[in-house]
Amino acid sequence: MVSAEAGVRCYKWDVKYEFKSPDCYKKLAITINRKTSGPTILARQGDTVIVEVTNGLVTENLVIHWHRIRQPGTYLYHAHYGMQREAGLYGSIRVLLPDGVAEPFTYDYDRSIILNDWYHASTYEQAAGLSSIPFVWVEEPQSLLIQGKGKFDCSKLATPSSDPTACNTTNPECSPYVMTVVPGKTYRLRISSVTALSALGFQTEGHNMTIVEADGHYVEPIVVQNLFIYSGETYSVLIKIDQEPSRNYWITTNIVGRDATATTPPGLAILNYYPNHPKRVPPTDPPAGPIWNDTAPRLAQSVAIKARQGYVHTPPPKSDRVIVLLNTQNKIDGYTRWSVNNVSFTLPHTPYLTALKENLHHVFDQHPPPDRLHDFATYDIYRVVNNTNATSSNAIYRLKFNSTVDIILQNANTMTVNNSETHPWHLHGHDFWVLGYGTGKFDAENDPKNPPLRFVADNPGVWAFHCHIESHFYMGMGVVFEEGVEKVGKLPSEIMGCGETKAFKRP
Ligand SMILES: O=C1O[C@H]([C@@H](O)CO)C(O)=C1O
Repeated sequence: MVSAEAGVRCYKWDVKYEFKSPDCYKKLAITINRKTSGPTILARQGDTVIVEVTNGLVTENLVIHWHRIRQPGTYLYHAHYGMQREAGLYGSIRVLLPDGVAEPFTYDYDRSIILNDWYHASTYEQAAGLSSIPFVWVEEPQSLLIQGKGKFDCSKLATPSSDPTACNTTNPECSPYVMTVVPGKTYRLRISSVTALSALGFQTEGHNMTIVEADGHYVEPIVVQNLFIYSGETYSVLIKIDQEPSRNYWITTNIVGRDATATTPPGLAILNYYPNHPKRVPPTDPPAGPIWNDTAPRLAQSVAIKARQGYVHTPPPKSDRVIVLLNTQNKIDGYTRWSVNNVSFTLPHTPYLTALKENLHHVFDQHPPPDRLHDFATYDIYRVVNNTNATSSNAIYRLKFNSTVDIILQNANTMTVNNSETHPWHLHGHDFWVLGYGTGKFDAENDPKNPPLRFVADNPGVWAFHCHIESHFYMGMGVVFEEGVEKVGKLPSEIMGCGETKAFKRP
């Protein structure tokens, strides 16, 4: 529901828990206006978007994060409180260009598809397992959702229910998503992923896809048969509806990076060639998708994506500070945690922004985490190292306002022998340049001029940088940056509700 008034778009959202069966299995999900995924926010560059949210979750707070929103393009919004995103609170944001400004490519129709993985256990059970001794891992998801729809095979239920609505494969709520297309036309598909855990491959059977946008930036067009997409990413691809028109085709998604072959069937949707019946099942088997442990094509896609000529924002030639972040899995007091530079992130009770503005120095750890581990140069990333000196902390990195910061992200072996994992890192509040990728150990001594990530600390505030895997952030895989907090205007009294900020709430 977008109001007619130019420049201001108003949405009213009622958020609550409801029983939903997006993959045929009934469970509590968080809905916006009775739906998961929620409504698409549609706006033009420069518009003001007002979302009036009514929190009907009864016993829970609610935080909505406007994921990477900076300029025209394709973005996401999702819950960012505990593990709420996983319960279904997410949707697309589509920012259109101002009138009279053209995109560097053309298409006839514009569609959004959100990909997700779906668990039958509640986020509470999962969070409790992750923070228990013994540790209970969330394991692989029960299904994959394309635009909020998946299909779980009810005969696989460990404990069958006598309730016929508990898992019902004929429930229309879990009939596959159908995208109807007109032969001869070109479609822009805005594909985003909000998965809790999974890295995905995405395919439109028999149709090449031309990647033209990544995370709100135009990229040099590249043609792929499969799009790799990690949690928190958005892409636009163009597809031409140019195949044999008397049938429908599969749209598929499958898990890569983790072995889910025995646990999670591919997500399926239907590319419906008009005027074939939308429910007509394609006559072919769905494409198998990439092999889960073949990492070379994943790295190749990342390396192939380049800013589009004419839209390149040149990075500052050098940085003021280099932060080398080593990501490890450890035990802290018997709990399984993830740590960055031996610090496992925890949130303080008092929000950082108010704590910093009101000079409440005692509400979080004032000793910043290290810019680099003193033994980084000799750290063996291929070994299971127990990191017995890792600690939990809510300390943050303070950045000089307007300074240029380089980040090296170094992955390492987990606590399992010969195992490392895929981590989609997400930076709040900034665009950044990816200046390098690589496998193996970063040689900080000999290659300091070639950092993987560069950004300018020019957005006053407090910003998280974290793994977008819901359980990994919960287990401590993140850091927080502060810059220019003194430039943030007076905070509204309405946001003073948590921890020690209550004292600042004006009547
Ligand atoms: O955080 C994680 O924990 C498990 C495993 O490492 C320990 O059970 C896993 O696969 C993760 O990604």
